[in-house]
Amino acid sequence: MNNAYFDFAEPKNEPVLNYGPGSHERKELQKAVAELKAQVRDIPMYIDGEEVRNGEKKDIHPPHEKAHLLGHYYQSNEEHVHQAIDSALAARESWASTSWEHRANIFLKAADLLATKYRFRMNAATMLGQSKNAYQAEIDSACELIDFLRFNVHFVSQIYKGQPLSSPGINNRMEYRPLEGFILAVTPFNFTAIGGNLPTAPAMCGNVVVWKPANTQIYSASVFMEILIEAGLPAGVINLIYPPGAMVGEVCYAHPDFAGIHFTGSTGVFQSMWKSIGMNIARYKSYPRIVGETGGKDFVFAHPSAHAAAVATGLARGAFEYQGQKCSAASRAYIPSNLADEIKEKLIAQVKTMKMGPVDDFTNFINAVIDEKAFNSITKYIDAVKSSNGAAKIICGGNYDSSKGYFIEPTIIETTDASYSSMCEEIFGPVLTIYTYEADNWVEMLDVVDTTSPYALTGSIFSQDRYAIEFMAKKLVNSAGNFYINDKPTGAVVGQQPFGGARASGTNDKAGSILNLYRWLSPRTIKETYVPPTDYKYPFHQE
Ligand SMILES: NC(=O)c1ccc[n+]([C@@H]2O[C@H](COP(=O)([O-])OP(=O)(O)OC[C@H]3O[C@@H](n4cnc5c(N)ncnc54)[C@H](O)[C@@H]3O)[C@@H](O)[C@H]2O)c1
Ligand SMILES: N[C@@H](CCC=O)C(=O)O
Repeated sequence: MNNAYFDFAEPKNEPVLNYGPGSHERKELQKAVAELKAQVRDIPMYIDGEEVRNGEKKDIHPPHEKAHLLGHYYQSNEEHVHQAIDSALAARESWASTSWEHRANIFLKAADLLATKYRFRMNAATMLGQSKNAYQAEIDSACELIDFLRFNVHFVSQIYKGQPLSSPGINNRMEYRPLEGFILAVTPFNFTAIGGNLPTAPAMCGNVVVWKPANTQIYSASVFMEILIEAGLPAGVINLIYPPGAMVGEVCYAHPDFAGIHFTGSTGVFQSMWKSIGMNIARYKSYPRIVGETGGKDFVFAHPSAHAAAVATGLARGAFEYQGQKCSAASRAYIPSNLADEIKEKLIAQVKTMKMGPVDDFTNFINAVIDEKAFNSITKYIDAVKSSNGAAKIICGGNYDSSKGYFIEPTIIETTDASYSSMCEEIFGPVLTIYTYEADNWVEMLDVVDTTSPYALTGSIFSQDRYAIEFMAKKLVNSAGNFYINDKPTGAVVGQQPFGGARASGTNDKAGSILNLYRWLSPRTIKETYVPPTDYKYPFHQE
């Protein structure tokens, strides 16, 4: 029973630790990496609060050190998916009727556990499992995940406060019910924070969830699940399973209680999900909520007035941090002829100093790409340039080696064709393509930027001319859901730059904002009349 309204104030973003040489945090993180490397973790599924260990065992190796065994997980079969759904539905009534302050405090406790006791273990798991350097792990699996949990609690309490007007004699109120059924959360490999946000955002609204992470993120996902359990998440509210992607979909979309999908991943997978859900639409009790953030082909457009050094650094960081495996990564750049030589020279000088190697050596800026499939797909683009007849050439990097881990040098392609394949298609790796345009034609080039790819996720413009900035911002209004002025197109912060794109990049429901939380609620409007009329006639009918 609620005898008070409990509000959760707007939090501050979690401060980013810097892991500088000799720092306390660096020592603690190195210790956590060594501890995890010394273990072979036996990772269970979590169904109905039980650790489930059966089914086919699959090994987990760090992408940068294939010979090392980190642990194994158990691949889920159809039976496990059914059990996860049943367990979620069994937990639904108790969870949906748990008071908001008690639900909220579980997620706030998880955020505090992450910020303190488990910060280094969580970051170490992300470094080892997904090949992130210490800084990239810190901004993802510590800060962004902590922010998602704390800000989302605040956003939900803001939503609950939203109540309709009431005229004299009546009381109107709005209840924000969870959806009637279960939510499927399908999460990508590249951000531990996204893995954690997609199941917890619906769960804190009172929903029950089946969570299927990418196989290459199971190692860190399981650490987050341990934290949720320690924080007191009741059995069955989030069920973590590891089935093949297509199979989890087939079982879930055929279920009458399927109430929604919270997805982040590639555009092709999301479109196939949407089609399957559409084909099954008559089966469901309610129209499922479909929320998906997907691929990108993110641009950097430098205006002739740009500051060359700022463009070069925006490209170096924007394209190559975490090996370019961010949906937001800069992957096509348009630079003006008046600045082209200076930008390229500065950019190449920076990229050539980027050290590449395993995550245990903190001086490495570049680590490995996630797996063999990604390695093969990315290197195909590099090979295509090497054998192209002049439309494109490699001006930096271009070497790769998968003998010990999946290493690809940060690679810059220069092309004279603005529609060359690597200017249009998502590569999702450390590959940037640059096109130099005639500086006087900058206005016409904006149409090329807008129409070159089907995506509209992130994009940056660089300029020191305020009139040009306003013109470009208007002209590119539909080209990116996250638009940056004089900055790289990556690194959105929860509560500050709500994240998501439109067109083929997703439903733009903005992770890390109140907009996303609305998707997991089904409002009920209640009108109560104090003195109901007792005669059907209107006043003007009275004699
Ligand atoms: N817009 C964003 O916010 C955002 C954020 C991160 C990643 N991404 C995108 O994600 C992609 C990279 O991540 P990824 O390689 O993990 O993506 P992916 O699409 O290969 O996989 C994402 C998830 O979907 C599952 N899956 C695969 N096939 C499936 C199917 N047929 N049915 C159901 N589930 C299926 C995977 O196992 C995984 O859990 C890139 O395209 C990137 O742009 C987008
Ligand atoms: N939100 C992240 C990208 C997430 C996708 O991979 C960023 O802004 O760089």
